[in-house]
Amino acid sequence: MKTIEVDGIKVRIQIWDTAGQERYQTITKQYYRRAQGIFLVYDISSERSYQHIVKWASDVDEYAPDGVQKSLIGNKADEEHKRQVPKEQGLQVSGGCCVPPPPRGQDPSCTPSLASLSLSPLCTRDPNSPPAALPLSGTPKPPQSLPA
Ligand SMILES: Nc1nc2c(ncn2[C@@H]2O[C@H](COP(=O)(O)OP(=O)(O)OP(=O)(O)O)[C@@H](O)[C@H]2O)c(=O)[nH]1
Repeated sequence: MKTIEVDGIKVRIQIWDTAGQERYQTITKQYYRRAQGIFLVYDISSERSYQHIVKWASDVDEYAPDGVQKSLIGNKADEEHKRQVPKEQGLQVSGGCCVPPPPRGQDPSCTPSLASLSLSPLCTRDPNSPPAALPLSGTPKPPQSLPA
């Protein structure tokens, strides 16, 4: 649980890290029901973890509330030399949003806090307004410009 300020509004965020293992899936799905935002995280050094995103996204479509904000995150971006999933591939599905990796030498555990900042503004939006990010299902958009 953490309180942060977004555009002058204090927002209290509660983040649940659900288990990835198959045997916990019955429990995991129960967390989707009341979620206002969902991070789908894959490991950029594992093509397999990226392929699993399709399954996670379909679970979210099935169990999470309609219109829930979704954000795709390529984790371990500090390990660029081990990358198996091209950046463009992740950007295509996410609609072009890119959270930079932590600076070299910095604890990678700071990544989730950067991620939460990227999602929380979406959660404070009017739920009737169109989502800022591309839904993970549907036709991928061409990648937008990459940060330098
Ligand atoms: N280099 C680097 N390592 C990371 C990063 N994020 C997590 N790790 C490491 O990756 C390993 C797996 O992390 P977990 O948080 O257990 O992964 P998980 O997907 O939550 O695992 P399950 O919940 O069991 O599915 C750990 O050794 C972490 O320290 C990152 O951004 N960079």
